[in-house]
Amino acid sequence: MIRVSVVGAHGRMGSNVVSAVNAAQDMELVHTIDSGDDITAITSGNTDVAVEFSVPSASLDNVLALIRNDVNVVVGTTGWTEDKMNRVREELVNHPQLSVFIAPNFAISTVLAEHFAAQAARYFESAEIIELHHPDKVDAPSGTALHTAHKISAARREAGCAPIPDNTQSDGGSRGQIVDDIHVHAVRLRGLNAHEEILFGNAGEQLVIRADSFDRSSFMPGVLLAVRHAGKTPGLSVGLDNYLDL
Ligand SMILES: NC(=O)C1=CN([C@@H]2O[C@H](COP(=O)(O)OP(=O)(O)OC[C@H]3O[C@@H](n4cnc5c(N)ncnc54)[C@H](O)[C@@H]3O)[C@@H](O)[C@H]2O)C=CC1
Ligand SMILES: O=C(O)C1=N[C@H](C(=O)O)C[C@H](O)C1
Repeated sequence: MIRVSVVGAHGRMGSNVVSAVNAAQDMELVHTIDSGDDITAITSGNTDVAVEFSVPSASLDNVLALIRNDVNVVVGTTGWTEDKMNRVREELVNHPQLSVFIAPNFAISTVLAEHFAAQAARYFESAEIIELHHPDKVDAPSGTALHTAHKISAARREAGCAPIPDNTQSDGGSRGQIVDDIHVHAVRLRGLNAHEEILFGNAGEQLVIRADSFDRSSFMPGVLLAVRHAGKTPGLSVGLDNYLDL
């Protein structure tokens, strides 16, 4: 049995993870921790893997505390910068057997959309991203959109693509945030859950790649897959595509 603890367990994602772990035949739920609880209760003595879905401002400290207690971590929380990931790498130097896995998105539809977008990126002059979420989300743009923008840009750089054409002369904010040269637009609308559209354009043609997570259950197979992989590849890794044979 894989012994699993959940951090952020009372949240929208955390509570779904608690149910998914309880329903998994090969997993045992140990601790459920939320804001104000003592995360150091999660130790290698009681937990093999901690799943962390909290808030961007708390996630790094939670992950560092879990590493110090020799616990593998699967992270779904957003807000990860290169600086924060470097702090994790530094901490892992003293725990070389541990894995920390961060996924900007655990839904297969979105992971595939991003993969296809990276493949398509070099064939188009223009690329923009629209992400659409529920209005209770605290961060914009979404972690997924940031990750997708970097992937598209990396693919375009590698292929030697020309800069994306844009003759905008005045912009009151309506052109979105520029992330690694890609314009990213964020919509917040009651009724939505988590959605992403990646738009590519050439003269006379358009490709739209769209992924829709209508329900948080869509993230659970990816979370459980990551839990089952925890500890097998020591160090920090990012992205569920690591575990899919794409
Ligand atoms: N990677 C993925 O596939 C997905 C990632 N997310 C991300 O997961 C994160 C959580 O999303 P939701 O569950 O919708 O948010 P939420 O607001 O419903 O839940 C967050 C939970 O974390 C708790 N929390 C706050 N500070 C904490 C701390 N210091 N230690 C432990 N728990 C703490 C809160 O009390 C709350 O229960 C967000 O960053 C979101 O963007 C959301 C959906 C899918
Ligand atoms: O807050 C959410 O809901 C989601 N957050 C993640 C993100 O910011 O990319 C993943 C998914 O889009 C849902």
